[in-house]
Amino acid sequence: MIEVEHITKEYKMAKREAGFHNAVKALFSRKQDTVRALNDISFKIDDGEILAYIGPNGAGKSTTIKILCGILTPDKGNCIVDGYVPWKDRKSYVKNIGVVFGQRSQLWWDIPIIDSFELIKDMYDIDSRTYKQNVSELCQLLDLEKIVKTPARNLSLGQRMRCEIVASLLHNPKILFLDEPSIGLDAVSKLAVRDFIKRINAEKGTTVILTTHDMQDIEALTHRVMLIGKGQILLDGSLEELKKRVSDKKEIRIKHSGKTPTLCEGMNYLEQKDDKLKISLDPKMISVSEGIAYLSRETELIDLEVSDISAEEMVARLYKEYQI
Ligand SMILES: Nc1ncnc2c1ncn2[C@@H]1O[C@H](COP(=O)(O)OP(=O)(O)OP(=O)(O)O)[C@@H](O)[C@H]1O
Repeated sequence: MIEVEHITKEYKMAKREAGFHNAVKALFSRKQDTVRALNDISFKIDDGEILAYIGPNGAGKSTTIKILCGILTPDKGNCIVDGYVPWKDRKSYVKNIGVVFGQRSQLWWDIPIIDSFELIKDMYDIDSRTYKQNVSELCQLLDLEKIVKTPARNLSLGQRMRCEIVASLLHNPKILFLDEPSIGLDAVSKLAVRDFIKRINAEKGTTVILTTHDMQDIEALTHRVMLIGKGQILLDGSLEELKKRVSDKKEIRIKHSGKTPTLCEGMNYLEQKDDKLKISLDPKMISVSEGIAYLSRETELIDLEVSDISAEEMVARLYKEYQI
């Protein structure tokens, strides 16, 4: 269980104007700029949840993750993760967590990946049996067998990310923090990583907290989405709840070979391109089945697809609504 209560975090930076002269001046000045990265945030995460923590650039996602990992100490507020205060009991606490920062590496640059894994084994005091089992299982699942003897510096970003994920799980952590895990992954690797996250969550009950700008990650993985903007939690709920909040309208895409239909009440055109039409349907005015029956009377339908609004559109509208 993760409990965060009223956390506030500010960064202080020496105030300076652009230019060399001002940079030297700033060395002798005490003036500081303050950035409030987190402003009184509170939430709870239960064991076994997969949570997507989303928000625009600079919203405060990484700062939250760093506090939850014990890397940063907040200015105010409390945080208890599995009975630990992360920044106080860091040494024992890190045995419970695995962390992947898309932008930073936990692997040693110049040595083969497998040697980095061995070092992590020693650092976390992982017994040999668990280590062997995890290395073989995780490497197979993430297709690392051919690259484990290569040094990290010679790997592509996507290959390295897959190694980072394995490295973060060797000690069987209860909680996995993934900060932008999709950065640099190709389509096949993205799918492999998503499947893998779902699998460790289902099989081992690992709690997963994920920050991402990739909406497909959210659609594929998460039970719960938390939106942060300007250092404050703005929304917290299931993807469906959030989509409904933005719009409970359905989207109907059709391909037709007849005349372009005149729409009835409850339906509107979103896009019309030759024989392909995108229609919005308001279920409060007309049911989806009535809408489809109406369209099939009006024209010759070749193809039809009904969907909710996409996660991408939902997020874009939420960012606009909250002006973040
Ligand atoms: N070390 C730092 N020193 C000063 N300001 C910082 C520092 N780290 C973050 N900030 C500021 O704190 C705010 C929150 O940053 P944070 O990295 O938590 O955002 P984020 O939501 O993770 O953004 P992104 O999606 O771009 O990674 C931003 O305004 C950022 O400029």
